[in-house]
Amino acid sequence: MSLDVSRKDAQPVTPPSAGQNGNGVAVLQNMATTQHRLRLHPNTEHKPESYDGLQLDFNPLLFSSLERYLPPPMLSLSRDSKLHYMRDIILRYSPEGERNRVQRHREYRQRIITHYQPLHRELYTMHASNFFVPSFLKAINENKEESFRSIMAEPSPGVFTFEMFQPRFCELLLSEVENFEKWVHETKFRIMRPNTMNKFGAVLDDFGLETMLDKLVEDFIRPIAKVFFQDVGGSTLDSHHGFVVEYGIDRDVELGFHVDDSEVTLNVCLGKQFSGGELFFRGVRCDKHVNTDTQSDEVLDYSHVPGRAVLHRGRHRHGARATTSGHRVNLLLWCRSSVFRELRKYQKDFSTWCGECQREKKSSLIHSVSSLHSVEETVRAAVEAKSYKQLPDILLVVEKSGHTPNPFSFLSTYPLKLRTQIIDEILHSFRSIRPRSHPHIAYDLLLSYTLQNPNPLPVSLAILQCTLRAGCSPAPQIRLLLSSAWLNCSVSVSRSLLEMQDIGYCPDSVMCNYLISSLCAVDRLEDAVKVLKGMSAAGCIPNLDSYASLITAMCSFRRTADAVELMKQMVNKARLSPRQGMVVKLVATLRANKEIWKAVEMIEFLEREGNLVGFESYQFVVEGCLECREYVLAGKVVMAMTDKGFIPYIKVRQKVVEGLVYANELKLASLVRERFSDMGS
Ligand SMILES: O=C(O)CCC(=O)C(=O)O
Ligand SMILES: [Fe+2]
Repeated sequence: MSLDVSRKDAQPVTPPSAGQNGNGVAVLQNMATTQHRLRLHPNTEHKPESYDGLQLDFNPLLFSSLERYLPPPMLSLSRDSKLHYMRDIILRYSPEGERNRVQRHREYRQRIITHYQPLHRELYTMHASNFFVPSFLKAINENKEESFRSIMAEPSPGVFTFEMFQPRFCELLLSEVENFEKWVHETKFRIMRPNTMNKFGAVLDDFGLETMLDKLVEDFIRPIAKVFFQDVGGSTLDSHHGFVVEYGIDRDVELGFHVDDSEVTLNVCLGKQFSGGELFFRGVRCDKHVNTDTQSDEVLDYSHVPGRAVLHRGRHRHGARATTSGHRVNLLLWCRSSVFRELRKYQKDFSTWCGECQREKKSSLIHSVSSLHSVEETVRAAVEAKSYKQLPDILLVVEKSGHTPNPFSFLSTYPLKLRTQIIDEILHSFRSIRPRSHPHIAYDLLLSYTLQNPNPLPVSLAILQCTLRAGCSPAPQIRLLLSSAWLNCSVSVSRSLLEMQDIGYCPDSVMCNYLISSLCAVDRLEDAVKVLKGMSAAGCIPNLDSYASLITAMCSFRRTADAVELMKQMVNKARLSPRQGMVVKLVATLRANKEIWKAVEMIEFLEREGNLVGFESYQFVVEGCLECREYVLAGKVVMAMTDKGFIPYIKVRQKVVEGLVYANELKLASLVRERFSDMGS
């Protein structure tokens, strides 16, 4: 299949494409006059002005981005002075043809905006609560990867779909576009279509929606792209091309296989009724590999749903099948990053995002590992060259070949301090790898290497923490290795945890909980309790999971007094409410130990402290009372239970009443019976 890689649009806003002049940052440097040198690196602390709403030749975001490179003395000047200075720089470095094109396009846009009367003015400024569905807004407000993932599907790596626009917004935008087209038809205005492959559709930026779409990119798309598309400039998106496409029998019918002129593309179906029109995706490719074959795991077909967005890399090859009936309109936002475009000119290896570069790299690694070197030598070479990000791929070979000695063993030839520093650098470099779990073999091997060597702490704890944060579960043997390393360590818990801080890591409760559960797994409950108690001193507050593993382990050993004590501490001191499962487990263990009075006390305590106790725990306790022939106690628990609206199972009800009669507790028996009949049983 051949691609139209030359697909370009009439993007009116030119990024500071230094074009022939080289890298953006380097160019900025050259542009500087002797008195006013632009900075080599942006001042990330500086909060740039907003250039929105001004009549500019270039995208306002471009000015905001460039402002961070201004020489420090200029930052305090007025917005106009800065604007003037930056505009000069940009104009000086955009080629003549480009300048004319920008000027002509500006005039074209101005003609439209002067004569076209918008129908729905509320669309022209961002009004998030009217535009977006609440789930999308909530995820954006939380601005965390987990929140984004909770509203998204990722049917193939790098293609995200999620509910985005309210039906009302889609209707309004459709009607605005229709109104614009009506005006175009009536006035016979010759408009530019969104790009070379469409005969229909309209550029939204050209009739006044640019400012609103700028906001959409800045406040809604960039935060998501920062998380999922960092590798293609997702965090530096600074311009866009926003348009609608229209498909149907009497419109454009289908769209050939192509890549977009964007770093990140947002594609949202606005309606209306249609069949067909599916998007097909076939893997992400750099320029060099754009026509290479598709691998089977890269095939994705997606059917549009009105209001639902698809977000993908512009370089993710795709097309749209024929819309076979009805009328389909989609909003497209091609988001671009001038920084990424400049940097790309100097790169040859795009293996962070190009599927084919990745395959080439992997196979050459596997080849070199299997033909020339041992895995250990290759790992060593990568570490010595500080090419840490290669390690996960190299180590895939270990997984395939199974039993090799730990390839990190060579680290033992370095002094401890250097070894720790190298491991720290490796862990840092893994943070930006996606998916985050990709280095799981490297994490496991590093862990088992450090845990089996002298001075395993605190570096093993740091590795463990990174492993867990990347969402990886360490190999089963790690629990054992960790427990024995921990038990061999002579310093106190809080000292060991604080030592992590000495090497730059703040211990977190997930890591401590893993340690607690590992110690429980080898029956070292006392040591696990020490960890629980020492956590706070290292600034790491025990949570429900910390207590849950210990209480569960204590129950398994029938150490009920300790378990009860811990539960009380958890509620009183840590102010945590136990999960129902924990309460049930403890109550069931007390019942099995025939300590039914303690079980009743536990329930009373929990309720007194404002914690909910569920039906199952009550039921267990009543059954336990009956087993111990504690009929009066059973009667009292039943009364408390029914107060909460819980009715015991029928057999238990009968037995409680019979037991009370048998014990000659006739008053309580009739109270209980009455209560049951009041409750309609
Ligand atoms: O029609 C579609 O949904 C795809 C449109 C598209 O890929 C584009 O315009 O770049
Ligand atoms: Fe496209």
